[in-house]
Amino acid sequence: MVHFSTVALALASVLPQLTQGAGLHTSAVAKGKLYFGSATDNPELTDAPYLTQLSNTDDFGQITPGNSQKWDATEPSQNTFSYTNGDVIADLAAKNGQKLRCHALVWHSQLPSWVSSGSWTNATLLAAMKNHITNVATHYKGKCYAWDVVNEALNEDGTYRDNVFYKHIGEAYLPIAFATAAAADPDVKLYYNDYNIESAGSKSSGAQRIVKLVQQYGAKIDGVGLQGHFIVGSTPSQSAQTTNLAAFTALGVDVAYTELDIRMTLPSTTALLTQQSTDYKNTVAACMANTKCVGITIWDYTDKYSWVPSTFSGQGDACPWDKNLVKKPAYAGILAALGGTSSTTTTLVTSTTTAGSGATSVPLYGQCGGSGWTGGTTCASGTCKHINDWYSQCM
Ligand SMILES: O[C@@H]1[C@@H](O)[C@H](O[C@@H]2CO[C@@H](O[C@@H]3CO[C@@H](O[C@@H]4CO[C@@H](O)[C@H](O)[C@H]4O)[C@H](O)[C@H]3O)[C@H](O)[C@H]2O)OC[C@H]1O
Repeated sequence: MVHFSTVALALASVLPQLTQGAGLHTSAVAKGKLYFGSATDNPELTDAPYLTQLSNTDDFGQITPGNSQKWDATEPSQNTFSYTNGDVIADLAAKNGQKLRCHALVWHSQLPSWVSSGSWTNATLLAAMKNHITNVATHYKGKCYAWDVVNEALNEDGTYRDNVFYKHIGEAYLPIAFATAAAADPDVKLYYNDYNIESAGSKSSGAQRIVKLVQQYGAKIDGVGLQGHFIVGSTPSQSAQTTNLAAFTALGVDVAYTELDIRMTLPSTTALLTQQSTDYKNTVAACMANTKCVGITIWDYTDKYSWVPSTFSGQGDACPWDKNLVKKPAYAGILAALGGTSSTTTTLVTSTTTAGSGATSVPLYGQCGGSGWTGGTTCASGTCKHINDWYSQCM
């Protein structure tokens, strides 16, 4: 039996310590970005551990509703508007003090059939589109940091996608959509958003043409959203992305990565997860290198709720957190590009008690925040009695 003496000394031990660094959003803001964020969706919000991490503003200073502001959700039948689910996410952002990226006013997909299969003339569809934009943007007026006004208007070769709006209105639907959104909410940032425009090529040039078209029309366009739905090992290089971002910002608009995820063919391997970390790092670094790249949003943060497996058969594991909400190497890759550190070797302050014939080192209670294991008593979700508690709760 060991008897401890009452003498306790705080000594620096030789035990290695993993020091808590700043999270993704905190690190991004420290380097001049507006936010690091995540998409989310209503069904996931009943998952308490998921919600806790989503609401952790050290990592996420911005959220995007993945589905609940789309046309089929907000105007399921003509001129009948429904904001219940969208409001839940807008309210969550407000409660957490997170920016809300609003998504998406005009898109060819997830349209109710009354729009996609309606019998339209130029005038009737124009009126319906303007009515939709005006109602939805007015409802969320003052709540959104940005709106994706038009999503995915382009084919891969940079020509216009032959969607219902283009068919009946022509390319004018784009500037008219932007002008209508600006009239409804003059302060919100207005974005054109698309995928496969993250490196130079026909589609990126097409998106630049859209920016100029809206500008020439005299309507407001503030930014271009590069979705960033990538594949591990096939992600454009950092320099290709940097050059491409510069081509957009030279037009006088902001840019943002709006839906970043990097999928792989399952099952995942250590090599794939390592490559994924590098790929995330390169994209985040490209944004960091451009002062008009305002922020980065991942298309949900955990593999548990990623849209990828249901859309791309046999693929998945695209997010920086795994299905158990444990950080993957991708997290460290992102953080490194943001200029943060996830861990460092340092010394751990311990209380040393003398015990009979010898002494033993016992870590003090610790708390999240600050620069690491700080010797308090509160962790993110409970008391840290051991460095392992602290590491799992605070890192
Ligand atoms: O619950 C999900 C939502 O999460 C989902 O949100 C949309 C996901 O991304 C955006 O649209 C997709 C972008 O990727 C396209 O596929 C690309 C094809 O080319 C490839 O090279 C590239 O890697 C792929 O990403 C999809 O065809 C688009 O649908 C859109 O902005 C989000 O709203 O929507 C469906 C819900 O079930």
